[in-house]
Amino acid sequence: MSDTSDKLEALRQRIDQLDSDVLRLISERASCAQEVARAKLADDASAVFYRPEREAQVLRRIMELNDGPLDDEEMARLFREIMSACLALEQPVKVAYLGPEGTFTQQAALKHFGESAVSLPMAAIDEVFREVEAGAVNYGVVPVENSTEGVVNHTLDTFMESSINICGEVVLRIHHHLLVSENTRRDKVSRVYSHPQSFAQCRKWLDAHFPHAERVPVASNAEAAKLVKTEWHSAAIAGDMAAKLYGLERVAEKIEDRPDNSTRFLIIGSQDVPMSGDDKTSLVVAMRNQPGALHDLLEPFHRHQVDMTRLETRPSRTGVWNYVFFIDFKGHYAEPHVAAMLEEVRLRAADLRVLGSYPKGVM
Ligand SMILES: O=C(O)C(=O)C[C@]1(C(=O)O)C=C[C@@H](O)C=C1
Repeated sequence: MSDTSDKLEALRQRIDQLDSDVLRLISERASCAQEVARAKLADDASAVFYRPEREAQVLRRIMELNDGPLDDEEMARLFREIMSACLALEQPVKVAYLGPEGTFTQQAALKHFGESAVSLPMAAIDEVFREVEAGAVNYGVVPVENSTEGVVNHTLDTFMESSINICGEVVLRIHHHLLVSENTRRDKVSRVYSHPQSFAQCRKWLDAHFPHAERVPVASNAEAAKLVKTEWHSAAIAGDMAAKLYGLERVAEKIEDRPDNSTRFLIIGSQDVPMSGDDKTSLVVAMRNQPGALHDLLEPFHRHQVDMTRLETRPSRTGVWNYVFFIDFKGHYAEPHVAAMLEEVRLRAADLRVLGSYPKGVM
């Protein structure tokens, strides 16, 4: 045998040994999770098994401990799947997302809950809320803002009519590809299908490369991918999941105009999430229609040194010219300085609802 094959043989033996160790340790961890489940049940027959704050702490700790050669995100992704499988042993988690299959929202659901979660596509954002409210699923995943295109108004508006909480957030880097079926050649593309937001995110690239192609907006990127599967001379703008699901070819990859294009999704549920150590809170506040109302709302944030990360205004659905504010800030409602600030804002507001405190997105 050559030196190289001797070396390969030795390395593979070492890998086999390490795999046995990893296998034993993962099984030990899974048994521990089963014990955790028994302890939770002994304490409370209707115990909640999924613990977003604990999951965030586990993943943050792994990323801190990691010294490579795998990068932090990759390592967190592996542990995400281990935890997902452990949670499924305790109780399989059911998640509704804005479908159809192959959307970025499904990708976000998988990134957050891992592959062991059961995910169910819904046709509209309000349907995701309804399924969670009815208890048909444990959690829901809906898009809330894109770094290029801004807020998803429909999601914010639905919170006004719902008592659902926010239990988490997940941020996804959005990469769009130009996809065709195997029968279509790049120089023959005369029509492009996509979701209006995706067209907006790839406008400059399309103007430069396909200025004469007709742009046809459809309900989702996955819908666009499905259409071109059976249509010649047409292309879809969609992401990895849709490309894989419909077996499409990539004419061009990562065609989004901004390389940092990302979308934030919310995890909704009925759970109240304890502090994780790095949390955010979302609020909806209605102010009285009078001069200085916005100043009155913002002043306690400044005085208590609470860092606001987002402020959105939406027309209230209850009266003409009345507005409500959606506010995100750093911190958990149970932290004393946050609680004090919230109490002051509550006294000044016509109405205030804490939509939830939840761990800042980890991966
Ligand atoms: O710590 C817990 O409460 C567990 O149930 C264990 C565990 C894990 O595998 O680490 C599993 C599921 C929870 O969502 C959080 C963590």
